[in-house]
Amino acid sequence: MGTLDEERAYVERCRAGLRRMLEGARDNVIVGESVAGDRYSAERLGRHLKSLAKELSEEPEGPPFFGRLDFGQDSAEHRGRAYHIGRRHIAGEHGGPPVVVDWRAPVARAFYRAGARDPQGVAVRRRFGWSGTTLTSYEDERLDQGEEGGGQLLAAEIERPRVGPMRDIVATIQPEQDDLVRAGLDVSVCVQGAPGTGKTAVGLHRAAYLLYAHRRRLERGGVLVLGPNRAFLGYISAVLPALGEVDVEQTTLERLLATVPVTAADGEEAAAVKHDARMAEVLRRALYGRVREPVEPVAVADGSYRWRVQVDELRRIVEDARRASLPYGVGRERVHARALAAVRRQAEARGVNATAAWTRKTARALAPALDALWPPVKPVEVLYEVLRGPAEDGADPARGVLTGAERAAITWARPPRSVRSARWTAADVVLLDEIAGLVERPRGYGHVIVDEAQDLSPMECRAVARRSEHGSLTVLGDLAQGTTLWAAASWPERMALLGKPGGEVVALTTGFRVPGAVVELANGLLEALEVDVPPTRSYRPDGRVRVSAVEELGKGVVAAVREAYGFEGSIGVIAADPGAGELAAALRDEGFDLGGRLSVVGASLVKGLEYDHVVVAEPAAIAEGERRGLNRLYVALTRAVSRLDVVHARPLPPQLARPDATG
Ligand SMILES: Nc1ncnc2c1ncn2[C@@H]1O[C@H](COP(=O)(O)OP(=O)(O)OP(=O)(O)O)[C@@H](O)[C@H]1O
Repeated sequence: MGTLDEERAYVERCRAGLRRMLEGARDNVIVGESVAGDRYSAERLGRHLKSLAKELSEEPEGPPFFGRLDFGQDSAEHRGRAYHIGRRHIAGEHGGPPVVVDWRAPVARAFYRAGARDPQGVAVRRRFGWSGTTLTSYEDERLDQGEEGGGQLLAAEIERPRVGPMRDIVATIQPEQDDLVRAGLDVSVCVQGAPGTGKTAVGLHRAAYLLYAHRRRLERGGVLVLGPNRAFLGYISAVLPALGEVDVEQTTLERLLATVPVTAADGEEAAAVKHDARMAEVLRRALYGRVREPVEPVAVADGSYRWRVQVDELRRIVEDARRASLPYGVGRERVHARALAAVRRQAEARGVNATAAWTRKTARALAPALDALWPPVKPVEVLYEVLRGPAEDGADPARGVLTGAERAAITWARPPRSVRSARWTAADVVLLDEIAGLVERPRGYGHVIVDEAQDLSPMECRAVARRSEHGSLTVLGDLAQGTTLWAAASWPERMALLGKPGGEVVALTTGFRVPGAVVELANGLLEALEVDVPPTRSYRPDGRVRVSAVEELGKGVVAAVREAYGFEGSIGVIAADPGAGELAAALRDEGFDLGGRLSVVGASLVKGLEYDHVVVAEPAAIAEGERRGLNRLYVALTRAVSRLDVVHARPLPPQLARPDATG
């Protein structure tokens, strides 16, 4: 058990260890490039070493460890040993034991899971307090003596004022969160969590954990993190690099699927139909509707010979390829291959030497006739035909799948003249991905993490499912925060659409962001949202809510912001999208600097974000702004870490108005 001075000396040993590792990695990059046997492995080795060097040099000068475990005499495996636990492994001197153990290593698990009732061999758990890069304090829990308690350091971490982007939570992951973080790679799980229960944090730490525990298996497939928008990605993007993981793809579904620019918008009705799962059947029919039934033989001239594939055989070939449920493109290749094989059999029977050159020439000669039967396609061509409406002869892939009104809703009022002049909407991009996925399987990932998943449409779920078909999924969301027209009403249904029917649904119920007083206000609204979610308990008894009726909204907001500056941390003014600009101007006129501590954001962009002090401006306007405006308002209210000001010039939405909450 070290004293504070001894622990500080240990910090120096860690820093020296890190420096050694960095130098070693740099040397190895140079050596690695010259020692690998062939170019391919040289490249791979070089890439690996470079990313190690990059990772190490990006290592912030931050605390090298945050905790320590001292095992007692009754631990079978670690008897009498002590381990410092940090964000990354730090090698020991001269090949000795590591000076810091990675938080993801099996031995570190006890740091998160041991308790007085089940000490797991741990005698003492120590948590360290840091001020910048200086070690300032520690707190011990003597688990062997039945001592256990969150302590000051844990509370301080959870209540600290927020500035800048999201930070990792490795030092304070809670047991129910740890369960999810360390679930096996083959486990697909859905996390239903109220605002601020740490869903996003859990998802990101799970990504880091999986990359550590299953690096080999994930090396090829990789890990994909999908977030709702760019602002959110900007907010979370530093977490994984801080944990030493620089190779995770973090993007939005929109960007992942983008194959054409979005230059048009759908009305609500059209969007609702296009995002409905039945569109998958419409598109499948449209695509396979291109395949023709053979009605005549295919013949090729070959010198003095003329080879034929007879109609019956062609029918069989096409039918088999259809039935094999292969991607359309592979089916097409199979038709070509089997027709060619049939010709080759005839030719060889006549003594023709089927050389490579002969094969190429014959395949070319067969292609036009076979392409007429099973045509090559581009997804845009298929969608173009669907959106143009039923064909002249009345054929329509939507018949029997969509109602007449639904069919009409997605049909272009004025069809573009050609595929090239078509203008596509956001929903069309998802449909194009569906078609592309029917033609050819897209790249799959070893693990996909989807945040704010309650907002995904059925068709979007299918796009995610295609990318995690052979991998696993972590689905994060909150049914109460669904704001899209097609937001999820139940998780099992969404898990099925995501390709993981039967995936476990786990609830997180302790809130680490939103203080009790704010939870109480938001819960009033929750009842009106009529969603089936378990109640939450806030970890934070602190916090303040104030509801102010004002004459003039702008002035009220300026006053609230002025007061908020008296406290530490970030300030977010949240208003209905159309009103945000005006409020920003009003604040600027008063000399406030937007972009530093203060942000003014439209309600549609705050999902997943948080501010110490939140000013919700005119809740009625947010609630009226869209079909699921009350859900949007619920999201806005639950962004507050410490203080919430609700400022209104108009009456509050009745679901929010409480007799004791007007002031
Ligand atoms: N174990 C923890 N220790 C410290 N802080 C935590 C812990 N779990 C979560 N937090 C903090 O609580 C806040 C909310 O976490 P996060 O954004 O992951 O929640 P969420 O469930 O995704 O919320 P929302 O549904 O509102 O998007 C963050 O500041 C996060 O760092």
